[in-house]
Amino acid sequence: MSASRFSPEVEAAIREVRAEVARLHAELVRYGLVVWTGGNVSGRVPGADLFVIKPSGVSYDEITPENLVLCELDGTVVPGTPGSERNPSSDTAAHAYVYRHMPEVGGVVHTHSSYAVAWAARGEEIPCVITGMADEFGGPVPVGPFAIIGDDSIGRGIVETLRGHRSRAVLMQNHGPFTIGVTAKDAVKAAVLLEDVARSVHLAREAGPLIPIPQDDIDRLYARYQNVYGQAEDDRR
Ligand SMILES: O=C(CO)[C@@H](O)[C@@H](O)COP(=O)(O)O
Repeated sequence: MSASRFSPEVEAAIREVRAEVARLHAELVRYGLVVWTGGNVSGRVPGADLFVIKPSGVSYDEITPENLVLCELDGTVVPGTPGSERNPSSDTAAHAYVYRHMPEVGGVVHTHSSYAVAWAARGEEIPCVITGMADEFGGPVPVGPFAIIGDDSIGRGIVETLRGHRSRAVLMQNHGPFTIGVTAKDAVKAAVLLEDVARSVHLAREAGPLIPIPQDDIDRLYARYQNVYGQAEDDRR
């Protein structure tokens, strides 16, 4: 058996992230956020300059911890590791850019969820008109620049939009949502709740004028939700 290139602690962390990221891909299907092979999830490996990401074009029901792809933070595949024989997600460069420039981010998600994509197709941010948005996103969900896949453009657009912004979701213009989180599970939660608010606000606006929430109230709702809601052991505490 070849000697591992990683310490036992890093190897254990890689195994845990592989299992979690594989499980989370099924959540995108469960919540109706993707069709066919669209979308992807990645997770940073704690204590290492590594992340695990979906193999490109692989059906969600075929994703396993072993066929996920282990990458360096520059996006290169770690050779000789499980899944390294496959191409990583076509969004690997974007995920890698986020991990390099936002050290607090532990997970990145990309979906093509319909209502969020509809806002992205208009290049229109989702206004903060429901308390659920104030809770989860701390205000509007912003739009990122139009960027073609293939280099750091998408990743740079995500970072430049979200750095210093409360929202963990960005609507990349003409493309769709990317979300970030302190863990991959946190990023998937943001993707699920993003599609929920994108749909609710879309439906509300179709029926009549939207009523904005005063900024002071948004601030109070966000502070409560981030610091009081849920349990002390939740990811975002
Ligand atoms: O939207 C894009 C690329 O940005 C899709 O191709 C993407 O959702 C799925 O690509 P992968 O299967 O992850 O390579």
